[in-house]
Parts: sequence; structure tokens; C-alpha cells
Amino acid sequence: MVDVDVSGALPFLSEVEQDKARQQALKAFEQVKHGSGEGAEWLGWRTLLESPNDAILEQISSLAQAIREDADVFILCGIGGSYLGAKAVIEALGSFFPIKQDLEIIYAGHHMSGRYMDQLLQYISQKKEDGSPKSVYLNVVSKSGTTLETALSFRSLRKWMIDTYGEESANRIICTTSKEGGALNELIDEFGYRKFVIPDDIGGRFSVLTPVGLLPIAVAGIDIQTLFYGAVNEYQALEETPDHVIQYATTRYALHQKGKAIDVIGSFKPELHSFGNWVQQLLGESEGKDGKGMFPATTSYSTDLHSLGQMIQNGNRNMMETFINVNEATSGFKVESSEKNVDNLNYLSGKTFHEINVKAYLGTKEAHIDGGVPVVTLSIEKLNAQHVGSLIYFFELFTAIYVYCLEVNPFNQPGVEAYKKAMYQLLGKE
Ligand SMILES: O=P(O)(O)OC[C@H]1O[C@H](O)[C@H](O)[C@@H](O)[C@@H]1O
Repeated sequence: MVDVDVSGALPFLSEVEQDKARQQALKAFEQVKHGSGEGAEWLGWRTLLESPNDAILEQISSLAQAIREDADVFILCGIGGSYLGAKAVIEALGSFFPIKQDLEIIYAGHHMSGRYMDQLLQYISQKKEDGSPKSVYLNVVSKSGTTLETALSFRSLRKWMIDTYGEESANRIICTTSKEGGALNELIDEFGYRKFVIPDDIGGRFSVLTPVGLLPIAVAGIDIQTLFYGAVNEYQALEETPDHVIQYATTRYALHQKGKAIDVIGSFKPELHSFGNWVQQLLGESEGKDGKGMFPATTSYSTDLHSLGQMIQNGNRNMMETFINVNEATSGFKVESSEKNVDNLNYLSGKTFHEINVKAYLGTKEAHIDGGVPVVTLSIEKLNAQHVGSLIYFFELFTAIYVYCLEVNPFNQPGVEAYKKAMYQLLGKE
């Protein structure tokens, strides 16, 4: 289970403030549980875990295995909830550097850089060392099937696939979209592409445990059954004993009520950087409505202590901080001893980087609390598929509960349309 430590935030709140917020969080949890809150038609991310569909997990795993055996490159074409969850898990559990001979995952469709597309097409067109062409698979993910960034990139990539593989391209293109509607479904009908469905009752940012996230994650070689059942376990545990998630929601809500406007969400594990980006969308699109919500700012430590650390320590006191910790070391890499000790680092000889990093976390936490930043720490035991699955569901449930505390519908994102409207007008779309 995800562990929650709010002791670094409590000194900033009175008992009365905590009690009031706790009542609100308990009420919000009941709304989620009984589907009685606004937007309750979007609770499919819970039903998914209540009654797991092993057949779909199996189907995704075996397709992923076949792709892994044949592919050199797997392109995930999507934006927002259609790629952030997969990227988060792949980076959390994968390798920092490409492993030779291993399949390469490339992201596309998440911006409109022509230079990126140009270079991507050149890159996948390059021959392998033995002179043979690269084997490329393309997974386009779009719930609406109409998102401009994704659709534009898919148009170019699909053309490249057809030019390169001819009719066989149909076996190499996999579409993940809604059951019906959208341009993507028309292409699927016309060209017979393989299709995975995003359930109607699950919004993009809550969709990582559907084929949206699971196919790319499985293609990356991660055990999706373990990931999924890690989430199922967390779901079951929190239905029984929601104390941890309620504590975090209570604290964050009480701090927001006191004027905190930014939640700096950081980890001392750089492999969790993209996980922070996933949390950023999950919270940002859920809570940022009606003039309410905290800005979710993702940081990666200790890197950002050398850029944002000053701001967090002494800047405007309008922020709180959420640390995401992993208790167990992910490597035993050690500081070696040096005979001459010119760099004066021998006092650290024999220690692991993990041990030093833990001290950096503890020191940072202490300093930030002293500097007036309330701190909450969320911890998982190990960085593996099971615990990352737990963390995913923890954040999903937390988001729903916390946003209901604000009396906001967590599941829509009406504001995102504003820029699209203005952009399409400028582009002359009919
Ligand atoms: O999956 P799609 O329909 O392409 O949507 C991709 C993303 O774009 C939108 O503008 C939404 O704000 C996001 O919530 C969504 O995840």
C-alpha cells in the first residue's frame, strides 16, 4: 500500500482546520464510493479494478509479445492522457539508456514540431547495421480520434508505413480509440487496422490501466498483469481502509483553503520524472476549474534543487510540497575510496548513492519545512510493477476525493476547448 506521512504539513494547520477538512474528505470519499457526485458517469477507472478483465490483459500481453519479437521500433502516437501514463510507467520501470538489440519506444503526436517529425521519419528510414530496414509498429491512441497534434502526426506516420510496408502496414498499425465515432474509427473500418477500445466511462487522464497505457507498457517488456493487480490490491485495500488517502486529501484541501496555490510534486528518483508529468495532468485537468485548484508543479530532485530550490526555500510562501519516495534502493552503486582524496569525498566512501540520496531527501524536507513549506510524503516500498500499479490507483482515487472536496466535477475539462476554438478559427477550420 502507498504510505502517507503528513507530519511535515500538520504544524501549518490548526486542529479545527484539519477536522473541518477531514469531514469534507470523508464526504467526498462517500461520493466517489456511491457514485453520487457530479460526473459519476466517469467512474469506469474504478469498475475496471472491481471486476478485472483477465482476457483483455491476456490479449494485450500476447500481441505485445509478438510485437517485441518482430519490432525494432514501436511508436506511440498520442497526447495528454493518451501517452503520459504509458510514458510514466515505462520510464519508472525501464532502463535509463537504450539496451542494444532491445526494442525502442518512441513518442509522437504530442506536439506540432515539424522538425521532430522530419527527423523521426529520417530516423525510422535508416537501415540497421546489417543493412536491413527497421521493423516499425505504430500505435495511435486518441479517445476522440480528432486531437490535432495526434491526428497530424498519424497522417504522416501512416503514409510512411504504407509507403514502406505496402499492404502489410495494416498489420503494423494498432489503433486505440472510442468504441464509435471519430475519424480514427473511419480509418479502422476502411483499412482493417487492429483496434483496442477505450471505455466510454473512463476519461483520458484516468485511462493508463486500459489498453491506452497497457499495450505500450507491455510492448516495453513490463509485466502488465502485475501492474494491473498492484492497482487492484490498492483499490481493495483503500475500499476497506481509506485512511491514508483521506489523510492526504484532508491535508491538501486544508492547505488549499489556507491559500496554498502550488503543489510542488517531486521525487528523488529521476526515473519518476514522467510519473510526475502524469500526476500533473491528472490533478491539473481535474482540479483547475471555477477559479479553484493548486497548480501541480513537477520537480525532479536533487537536480531541481539547483534551479528551483531557492524559490521553494525562500520565495512566495504560496506552496506546499508532495514528495514521492521509494524506500528500497534501486541500485547498490557505491562511492569508491580514492587514495589521495583530492576531492575530499572519502568521508562518503563505501556508502551507496541511495544512502546519500536519502540524506538529501531528509535534509531537503527539513529545510523546506523550516522555510515555511508544508510537506507530505507518499512512499512505496519498491520500484516495481506491483507498487507502481498501487501508486497509480492511489493518485486516481486521491484526485477524485480531493477535487470533490473543492465541490468541482473532477472528470471534465471544459477549459481545454478555449485554445482549440481560437486556434481552429485562426487555421480557418470550417
Ligand atoms: O485521446 P484524445 O481524445 O486524443 O485526447 C488527448 C488529450 O487531449 C485533450 O485536449 C484533453 O484535454 C486531454 O484530457 C486528453 O487526454
